[in-house]
Amino acid sequence: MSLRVDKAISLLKEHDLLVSSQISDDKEVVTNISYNSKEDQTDGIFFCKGNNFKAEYLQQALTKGVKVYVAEKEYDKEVDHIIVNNIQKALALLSAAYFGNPENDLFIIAFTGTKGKTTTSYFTYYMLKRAFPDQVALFSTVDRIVGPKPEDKFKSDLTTPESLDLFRDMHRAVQNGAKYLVMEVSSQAYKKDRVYGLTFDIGGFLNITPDHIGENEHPTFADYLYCKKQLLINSKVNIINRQTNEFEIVHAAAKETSSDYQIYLFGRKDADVNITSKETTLSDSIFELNATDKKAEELDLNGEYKLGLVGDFNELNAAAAIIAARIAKVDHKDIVEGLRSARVPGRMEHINTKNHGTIFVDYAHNYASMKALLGFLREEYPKSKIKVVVGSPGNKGVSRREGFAKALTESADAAILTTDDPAFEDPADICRQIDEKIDHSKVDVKTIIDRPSAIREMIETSSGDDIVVLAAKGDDPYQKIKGVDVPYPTDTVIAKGILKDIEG
Ligand SMILES: CC(=O)N[C@H]1[C@@H](OP(=O)(O)OP(=O)(O)OC[C@H]2O[C@@H](n3ccc(=O)[nH]c3=O)[C@H](O)[C@@H]2O)O[C@H](CO)[C@@H](O)[C@@H]1O[C@H](C)C(=O)N[C@@H](C)C(=O)N[C@H](CCC(=O)O)C(=O)O
Ligand SMILES: Nc1ncnc2c1ncn2[C@@H]1O[C@H](COP(=O)(O)OP(=O)(O)OP(=O)(O)O)[C@@H](O)[C@H]1O
Repeated sequence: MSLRVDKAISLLKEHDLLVSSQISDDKEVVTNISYNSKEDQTDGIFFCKGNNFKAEYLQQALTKGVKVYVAEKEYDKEVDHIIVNNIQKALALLSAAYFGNPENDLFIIAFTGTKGKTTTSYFTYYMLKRAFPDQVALFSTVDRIVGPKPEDKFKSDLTTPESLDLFRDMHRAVQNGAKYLVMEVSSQAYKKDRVYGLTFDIGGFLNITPDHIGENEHPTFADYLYCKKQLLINSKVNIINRQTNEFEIVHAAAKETSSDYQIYLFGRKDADVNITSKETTLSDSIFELNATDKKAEELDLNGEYKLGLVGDFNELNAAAAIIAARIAKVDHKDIVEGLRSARVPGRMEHINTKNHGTIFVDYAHNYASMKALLGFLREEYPKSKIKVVVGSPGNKGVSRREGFAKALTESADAAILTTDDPAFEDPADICRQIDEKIDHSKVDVKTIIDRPSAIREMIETSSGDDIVVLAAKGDDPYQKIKGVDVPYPTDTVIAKGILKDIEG
């Protein structure tokens, strides 16, 4: 991979990003790209970016072979450099060019939403993978999959990667034969210009509720909504939940760049594609889709579908994925089979037991998702006792504590409060803060700080029709404690180990 420096400069100029440049050789070519001084920089272009960037990082990078640096201010006069007015946009633009604009070789389907991005992306991935084996990449919060071999699958650090990493991984996917990419786009991706310059073939908007508002994320809900709706402005075809909050604003954003014919609304009613629940068991849901107008009828998706995951919200996620897959020309039978076999790590995974009820492991980790999850279980299984093991993280999302208390009071029979990524706080304090807000006349509450012991206690004391929910951690393999990622076997592994002990 390479990039001519004069080409980089003219690209920046075209996008009104260039402030000035000082380059000793016009024909200079860079064969390396980086924003991290710890990496090799031989003959490279280095980006001085980030809230915590320090001049010494550039000096370290220079000792490792940087030829040109890009920054918003001059750090070193002696070295070739390009000064820009927006380093994040410059990073995205030049990374795309450096990696040969891999986005042009991919049909890209992107989803945003406060909840359901990962789930919907996995559903879509499973369907596309059946139709186009070895040609589908997935960039999700959980895994990034850039090819068919085991070494092409790795854990993600961010929901949407930094632009350089995004284009590098797109390039890897294309090299490995990918023609389709399914990805999650977070509001932060737009806030930080990680997807600057990208036009998506399909953009899906699932929902929006207040979340991710705080010092390091969005200053206000308005800013959160503004960033989220950018996905639709930057997508050719749009898929929108008719019942999302802020529907009018979201719909108007889609209309800015797409005709009505390129906008598909899905929902429980008043949509182009209406969803009707048919039947739910403890392990799957059956629902029906019905096109209500000519545009939707052309997708030819009417009929019944079976999903191997419960939760009425998952029917919505599935509907969005089905519409996307049909637009991408996936056959009906691949959609049906893909959906039936789809599994999403840590999202509504269920474990059947012989004598200790049914266990769900789910990533619900704020009021809206916990309410959706427990509300659904309460309605579907009115005779069951709903028993929840949950904790809330330290040093972030403090409002979740009150949110969990509210959701538990509204929809749970029993709860054990425990540890979940306490960071620099005392997990006992966090549990106390959740506990204080629970209405104890409605919920039996206990606190057991050690998470595996909390899970054991809940499983051992459950039986018959009880439903045990291990919430908020999903398949997270760490507990973040005092700045260290302490390995944690995952809730699913712990629950299965306990069952082996007590049920054989
Ligand atoms: C606030 C924010 O968006 N921060 C992101 C941003 O950080 P930044 O650009 O400010 O960089 P920084 O961490 O301050 O570091 C400064 C720079 O110095 C460089 N450096 C640092 C040390 C060194 O020795 N040498 C060196 O060169 C670093 O490589 C970096 O370029 O860019 C970094 C990647 O380059 C991200 O890791 C980081 O995400 C933070 C940690 C994060 O977790 N953000 C969350 C809020 C987020 O983005 N979440 C959304 C999901 C939200 C949802 O669920 O909807 C996501 O998309 O994941
Ligand atoms: N459409 C939805 N509406 C409400 N809750 C949902 C929806 N889809 C999933 N959930 C709940 O939210 C949890 C997280 O789902 P998922 O990981 O798919 O969302 P996400 O948008 O990727 O979340 P995050 O941004 O927190 O990573 C699930 O475990 C489930 O409890």
